[in-house]
Amino acid sequence: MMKIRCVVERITYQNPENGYTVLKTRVKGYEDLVTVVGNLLEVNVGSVLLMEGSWKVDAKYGRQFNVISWEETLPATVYGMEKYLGSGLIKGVGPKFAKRIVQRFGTDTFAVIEDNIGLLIEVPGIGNKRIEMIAASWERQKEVKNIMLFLQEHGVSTAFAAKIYRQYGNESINRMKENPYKLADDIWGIGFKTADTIAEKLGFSKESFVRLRSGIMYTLSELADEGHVYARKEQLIFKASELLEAEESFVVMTLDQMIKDEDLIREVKAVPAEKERKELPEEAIYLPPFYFAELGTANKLLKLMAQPAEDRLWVQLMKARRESGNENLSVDVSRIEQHVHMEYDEIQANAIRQAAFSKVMVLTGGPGTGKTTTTKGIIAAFRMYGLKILLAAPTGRAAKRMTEATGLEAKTIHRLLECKPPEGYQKNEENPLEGDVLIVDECSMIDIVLMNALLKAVPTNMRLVFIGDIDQLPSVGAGNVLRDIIDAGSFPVVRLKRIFRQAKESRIIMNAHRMNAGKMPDISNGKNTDFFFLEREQPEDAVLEIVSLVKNKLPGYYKIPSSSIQVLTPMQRGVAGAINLNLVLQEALNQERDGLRRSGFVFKLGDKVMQVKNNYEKEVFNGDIGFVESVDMQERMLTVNFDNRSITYEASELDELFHAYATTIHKAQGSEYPIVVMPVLMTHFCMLQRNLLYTGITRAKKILVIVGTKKALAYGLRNVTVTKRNTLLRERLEGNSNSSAEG
Ligand SMILES: Nc1ncnc2c1ncn2[C@@H]1O[C@H](COP(=O)(O)OP(=O)(O)OP(=O)(O)O)[C@@H](O)[C@H]1O
Repeated sequence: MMKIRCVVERITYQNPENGYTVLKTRVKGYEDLVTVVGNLLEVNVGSVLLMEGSWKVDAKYGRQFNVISWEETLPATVYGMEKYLGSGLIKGVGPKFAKRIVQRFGTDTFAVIEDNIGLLIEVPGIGNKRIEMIAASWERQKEVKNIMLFLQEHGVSTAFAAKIYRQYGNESINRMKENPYKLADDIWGIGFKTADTIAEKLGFSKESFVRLRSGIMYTLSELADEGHVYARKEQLIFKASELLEAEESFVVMTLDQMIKDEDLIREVKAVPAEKERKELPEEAIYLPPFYFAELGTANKLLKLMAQPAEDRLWVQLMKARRESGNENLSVDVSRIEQHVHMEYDEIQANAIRQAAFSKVMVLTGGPGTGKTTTTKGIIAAFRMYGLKILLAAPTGRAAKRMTEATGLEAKTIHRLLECKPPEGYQKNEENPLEGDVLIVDECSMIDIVLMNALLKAVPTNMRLVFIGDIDQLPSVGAGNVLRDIIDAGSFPVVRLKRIFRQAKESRIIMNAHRMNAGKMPDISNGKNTDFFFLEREQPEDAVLEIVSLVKNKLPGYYKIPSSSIQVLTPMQRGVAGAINLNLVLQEALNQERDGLRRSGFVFKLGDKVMQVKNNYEKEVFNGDIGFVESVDMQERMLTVNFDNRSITYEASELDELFHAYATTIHKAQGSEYPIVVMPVLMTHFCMLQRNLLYTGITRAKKILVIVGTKKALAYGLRNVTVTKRNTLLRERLEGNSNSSAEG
């Protein structure tokens, strides 16, 4: 083992899945650039590294330094200083000014910036404004470097240093020392395990309360990420003990204390009388936000049902019913049919009549069953009576589609509720929405927290129409809200089933219904079809085929750019997973050589990217897709164009972006694309499920190409073991949830 110090000149290769990195570096005493290989995900061009490792001769690439461990240090040589200053880390200094500064001050450069920054005025072209910029950025970098050192000392990846600094500022290190577990609560991307590594090094005991508490919190939020609104007590104790490697009795004691402290809420689920003797009551443990979201949703929906609307349509219908003695009297659908030039079938007409006298109702059905057509009729009925209608959907794309289909403006739920960080939603109980009816599309995507926020803003006299397809994947966030509302049986539900002639001509729609019923799709490839199946058994062959489809075949045949073709895959990892497909497709489709790096990914001009986290400050949300429209290597920033809005990202924020040449089917929920290419292979087996495949193929509007094997398709279609999500919403809506809540 030996130690060498180097300056990073170029990052030649990085594998984001395992961190393997190849660098070209300059090392004192070596004339040529030295190749360095190892796990070096978080380094930047210009970084000065002190590395420990050994030399090795690779048959193909020659002499290389194999890194075992490394740390980043401030450069000590003039050359290193120039590289560091010019790397873009220090705002206001690019390579040109870096050179001039170093030429003027030599090895004293850093000392000057540190103690006597005013002297920089002696450098040609540098004015007071630039000096201020450099000073602020230097301070920040210094602190970020300190945080990096602290993290390195504690054996933790330095990738989050900038984020920690943004959250805690100059207090960062003190905060981490005080209670490292706070990091997991406060900083997106840092989990219990990272915090635990730091805590262990700092000497926190395995049985300390903060550790046990954090582990329990983490277990609950993991369960929430899997879709559960609460944890069953035994499930929580078991999982948390496993994670914490602690005895169950410690976990139980901590849990009890947390419930006493109102850190968590416990509710005892009632056991129906006939089972009373056989079953112990189930204890549900909630993180408070989920508890209040579930309770709030249930109470508000029941309250809305109990309160009549006050609009003209309601008043006139009630009057007509009283006078005629006909309890079923509703709007005249034939008048609406004339208005919208459409003949509704019996179920659709019923849906319109039902909507006219419902306070809360659900309209559900598969693709092509007429949800949109019927919604237009419902809207026409409401408009005939002068009702003010609000339209909303959970994602930007779904809202856009709703606007196009109805001719009325539909907003995303976030915009409807006027989400303004950091205060949150401006529309709420005190400042409710104004209007007579709220119609919400793609409701299967709404989780319990969003539903509660939405309902808070709904005044009690407002009508609600929920539209959605319950066979799609459930919401990414916790809950099974639409299904629970339907299953509760407390609200009118209209289920559309018939597929109309136009829709019948689409093999995508017909196959979606077959697959939803568990049958194999019709995959005989022929002319004039929109559903193609290309048999490829090996993942490597499937990937080659996908690249050729996206790059040449489909654009050539359908005369559309590659950028409007979307690859959807069942999972992130593996050869035919999103990570690898993105690397391969980026290489095939984007000729740019350089870009900004983050965790092994390179973001280049022209790249198709997806925001993967709601960011209220930037007003970009999970699932939004855009294109990189500029990259500033000096300032280490880039801008992404999302539907004609330019959003800027600093390098440290790039973990909010994924490449989106390929995305997972989960991430594509609520979006539709003209052409979808979808690998379905046995290597995806752990993700293959009927509702996943169904959701994937229904994202395609014009053309769908599946690349894979019949065996994998059949396997997925048989798999209906949708893991049950823990929620008590249905019970609460049925009105028989026991409510002995504590906490
Ligand atoms: N009553 C009807 N008579 C004739 N055609 C109909 C009728 N209802 C719907 N259709 C036709 O069926 C097709 C599918 O309808 P629509 O787009 O409303 O379904 P959808 O459930 O909204 O579908 P998706 O979920 O795929 O968007 C459309 O071409 C529509 O014109």
